Amino acid sequence: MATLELNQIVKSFGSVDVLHGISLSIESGQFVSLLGPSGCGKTTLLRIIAGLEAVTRGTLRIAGRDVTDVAPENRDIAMMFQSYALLPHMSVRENVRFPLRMRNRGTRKEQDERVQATLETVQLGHLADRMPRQLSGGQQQRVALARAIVSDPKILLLDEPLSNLDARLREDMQVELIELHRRLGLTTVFVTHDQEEALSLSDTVVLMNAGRIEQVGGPQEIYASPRTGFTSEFIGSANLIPVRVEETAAGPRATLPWGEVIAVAPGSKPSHKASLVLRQEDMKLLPSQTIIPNGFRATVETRVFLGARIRYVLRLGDMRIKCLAPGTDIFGPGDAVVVSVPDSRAQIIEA
Ligand SMILES: Nc1ncnc2c1ncn2[C@@H]1O[C@H](COP(=O)(O)OP(=O)(O)OP(=O)(O)O)[C@@H](O)[C@H]1O
Repeated sequence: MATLELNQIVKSFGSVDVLHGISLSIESGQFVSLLGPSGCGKTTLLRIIAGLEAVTRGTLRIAGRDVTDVAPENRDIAMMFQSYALLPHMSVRENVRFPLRMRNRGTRKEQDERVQATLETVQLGHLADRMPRQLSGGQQQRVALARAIVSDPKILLLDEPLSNLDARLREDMQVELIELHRRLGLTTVFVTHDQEEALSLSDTVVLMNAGRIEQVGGPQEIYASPRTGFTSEFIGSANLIPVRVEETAAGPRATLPWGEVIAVAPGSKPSHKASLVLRQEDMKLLPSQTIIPNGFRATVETRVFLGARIRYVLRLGDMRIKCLAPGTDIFGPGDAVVVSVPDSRAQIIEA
């Protein structure tokens, strides 16, 4: 059953339209990411789901109930923000108890049991009597998470919850979030502008662009089958090359702007105005004399070491493309190379 249904949600701030008719259905138990560049409307959409922002038009249902005009506290949702704002004068236990007290949920004893069980869930059972200032950033984050889930909400809303953490802690928390979601099966909507985070955490990625949904799909699908140029550039930072596609006896072929012809993904439709999507990590650079089954020639313009990998900027005619290669493939500026591309990795989208 769909836990959350958004129907043609429009939001304007004064004369500025921020959301242009968002429709989306989220199944019970899913982990969904709202992903997109800064300013595309992710946080506004999350705040509308939470009831912190009114819609201009459209409707919103949670577990089948129309909640468009229902106050936040009566929506059966919990939200955790980027700044997780624990109450500094209350212990961990009292911070987590707070939502239960506000809603008068159960007796003191029942609240105690529920708080303790929730703290165990986020592996903080042993720190219940500490004050927030006595905790590390990651531990404070987990207290905030416990406070969000203690009242057993139907939907958990997370607004960039990991963006204040350093890289290492962030990775640890990502793993914890996945495990927590697996254990509790809580329907979760997660806002992020980080595509890797969205792809690694979610069952479904909702990619937004300027107040509209650009594409919805599983991480694999959205990565492997971008339907628009925006999706392919945003996810996996692909190169987009204008091409003409023709069907031949041997399968579809694309003519590149500098005249070379390569085999492209089976099923690609003939078109005079299409784009070839070449992901940086799908290309392989080889010495110029190598015979390859499919690909084209290029010249290395720039090389940037990134530790385990190297980013090359390649020149082809008057175009430049980027390529990510394992750190052992070493070419220098000015080197002629051949770029090998398996046809299955050469996706075509309508320009
Ligand atoms: N209260 C407001 N009044 C006027 N404009 C607003 C208001 N809140 C948001 N906006 C505008 O709405 C647009 C979407 O903002 P929103 O915060 O939803 O984007 P976002 O995708 O979450 O971006 P970020 O990743 O930077 O947080 C932005 O152009 C923003 O300036």
